[in-house]
Amino acid sequence: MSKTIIISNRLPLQLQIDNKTIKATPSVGGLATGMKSVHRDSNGIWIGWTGLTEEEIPADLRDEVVEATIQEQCVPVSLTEEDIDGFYYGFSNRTIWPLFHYFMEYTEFEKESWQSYVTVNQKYAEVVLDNIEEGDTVWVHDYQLMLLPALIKKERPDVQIGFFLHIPFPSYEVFRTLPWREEILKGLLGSDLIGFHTYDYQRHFLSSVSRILRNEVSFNEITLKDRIVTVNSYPMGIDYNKFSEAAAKHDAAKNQSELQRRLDLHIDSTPDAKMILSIDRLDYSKGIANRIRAYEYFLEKYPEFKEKVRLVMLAVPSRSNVPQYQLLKKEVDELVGRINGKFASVSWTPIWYFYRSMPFENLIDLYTTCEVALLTPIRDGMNLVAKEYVATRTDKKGVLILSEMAGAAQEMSEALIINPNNFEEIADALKQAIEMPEAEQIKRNKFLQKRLKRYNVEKWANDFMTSLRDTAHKADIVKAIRMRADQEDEMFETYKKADKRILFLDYDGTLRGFVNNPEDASPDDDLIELVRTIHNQDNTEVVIISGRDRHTLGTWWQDVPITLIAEHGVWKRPVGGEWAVTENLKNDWMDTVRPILEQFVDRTAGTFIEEKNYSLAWHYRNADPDLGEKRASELSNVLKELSANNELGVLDGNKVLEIKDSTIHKGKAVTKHIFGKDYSFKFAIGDDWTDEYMFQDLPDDAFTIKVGLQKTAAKYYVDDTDRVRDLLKKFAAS
Ligand SMILES: O=P(O)(O)OC[C@H]1O[C@H](O[C@H]2O[C@H](CO)[C@@H](O)[C@H](O)[C@H]2O)[C@H](O)[C@@H](O)[C@@H]1O
Ligand SMILES: O=c1ccn([C@@H]2O[C@H](COP(=O)(O)OP(=O)(O)O)[C@@H](O)[C@H]2O)c(=O)[nH]1
Repeated sequence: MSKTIIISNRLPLQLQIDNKTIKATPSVGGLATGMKSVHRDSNGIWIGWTGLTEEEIPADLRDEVVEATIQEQCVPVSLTEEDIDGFYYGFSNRTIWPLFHYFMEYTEFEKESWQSYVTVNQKYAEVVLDNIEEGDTVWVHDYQLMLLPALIKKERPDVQIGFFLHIPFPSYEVFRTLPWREEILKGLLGSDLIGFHTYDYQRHFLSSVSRILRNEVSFNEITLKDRIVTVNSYPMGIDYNKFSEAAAKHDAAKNQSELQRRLDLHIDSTPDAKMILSIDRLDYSKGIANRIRAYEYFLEKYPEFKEKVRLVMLAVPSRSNVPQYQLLKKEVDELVGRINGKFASVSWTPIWYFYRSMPFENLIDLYTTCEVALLTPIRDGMNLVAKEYVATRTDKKGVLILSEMAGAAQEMSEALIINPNNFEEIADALKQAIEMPEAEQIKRNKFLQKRLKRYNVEKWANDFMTSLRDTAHKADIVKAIRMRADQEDEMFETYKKADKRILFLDYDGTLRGFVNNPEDASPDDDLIELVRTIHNQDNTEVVIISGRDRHTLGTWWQDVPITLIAEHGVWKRPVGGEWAVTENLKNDWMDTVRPILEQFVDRTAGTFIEEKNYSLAWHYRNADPDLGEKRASELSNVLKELSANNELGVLDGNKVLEIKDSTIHKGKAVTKHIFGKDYSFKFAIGDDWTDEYMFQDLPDDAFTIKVGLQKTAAKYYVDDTDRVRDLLKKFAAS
């Protein structure tokens, strides 16, 4: 039976060895807590690190460690101390984490830690490959394993691979500073589906792919040589029922809670003080220090709340080998000390601070006891604590104050949304929260709970997995026309037997790859020889059919007496003959259109106009990709409006917009060319939209081939210009 393989840096359980005994505790952090229920309900395995390095496991306990993980449907990846230093504390948490959370000043670019990241990703790949069986689906998680999808795809192209990033994907301007940006993007593109929490992270990623790798990006699809990668956003949910049911039980036995006991100790002091909750891993991205400062500012701005409120702060130890986390710990300790010293009275301590992780029951205790939750991350992929807090408010009372920088803010607009750098706003939100009428609290939480309940973690995982399966169908649709070896053999058999044969060959993107300056794309000697050889075969006609102007084509092919068709069919040079116009065309419209194109050239760096006898083309291959696409669609609209009353048409080619007589296109040119002649073998090959006309207009028995993986009317496709060369060689040898 096929299974889902979940892979993340950490397993959901972390092992410790105490006195030769193995102990397991649940992992902290949103990824582990969220995916745990998905793993529990699926027939799958989870591959990851146990939390113990190879050096920490005595030889006689090795089997037991493996056994302890297997019992939980997990498979361990064995990592050394050096791996953890370079990969986890190094590249993952001193490079990617700060960079992706926009903390550029904390970001280190160290070659050694990058190398460790590569090595450890390879170690994960080995374990995954050992465990994959036919039909399995792979789901890779998070920033520690961004090279893994490509490593798996290389060995197992048959397997569907999904990747989900739990942290933000930064804007291109930030991402581009990474020396290994290409490797990271190529690693991720080994996936069939890439998921993000929000649309903004998704669009940042797509923009980096198109600018750095210059892959074709259309809406949310990236076209590779032989595959399509789909990118989408799936905001992660929580196991809603688990939290709401635990809260309901907890309410029933409230006096059991640790917090309540602690309150009881202070009972004669300020038992009615409103509790403001703050829970996070001790991480600089969570804005903990700022939160404390903002709380101080609140007490100064609204002194009437002294002794009426209390900040209950749980900071969970995290990544404590990284210097920035150690500094943050010191800063938070000092801030808490200073503020408690500054404001405390005999009967009141303004901040209760816990530096540890808490078991689930105690978390529920905190969630249910605190009237307000104050979560102010500077950047946060999602922030599940915000969702968990709302889910535990069984009576729908309580107010969530949430930073707009958390992914969760995009779905939780009924919370009080604040800018974490604006103390004024935070202080006012605290006042508003404390004074909020119950009816309003209930109204806001009702909406929030309804949404969280519906889009829970199960739905999130199902949506992702359904999309992943759909990507398989998508690939099938395109693969259906990929030219297989047997189809190729059949085509060459037909070719050999045919007594009258014609081949229509597009030039740019088909016979030659694209170059930045179109004038540099002249045919190489091999290509000229191949075309000449085919042309010299008996009963064989080769036609190069291009959008290019006749002078360029004529010069390049002056020594090969084949038929040339230029400007999509305006001009034709028959075998051994001279260029002639195929129809009577007008070009007086050019004086009106040229100034418009010139304006677009002025506004869009890297673009230029190509002038032909009967058409004008605006090239934008060298422009910034996003800007180029935007301007192209703008120009296309302007030109279409202008051409509506004329017989002009706008051709949307590969990074080029061409305006010309709409009655002229390659379809019409090939139809005219073969009219009345009885070819028993017809072949056409081309790469862009303008070639679709010939694929559509040639008779059904023609062999039509598209270069590159795109939607097409052609029967088959081949990957690239190298494959076109292979075909030409076979024609030449037939
Ligand atoms: O494994 P650690 O280094 O101890 O860190 C714990 C986890 O932190 C990060 O969580 C993120 O995922 C959450 C769920 O999607 C999201 O709500 C949060 O905003 C993220 O920061 C990290 O991405 C995980 O890989 C870590 O395991
Ligand atoms: O002592 C604790 C404190 C928090 N959490 C859990 O850690 C997760 C934190 O996830 P979040 O998305 O808020 O942030 P992350 O730590 O993943 O960046 C939540 O599910 C919490 O319930 C936990 O297991 N033990």
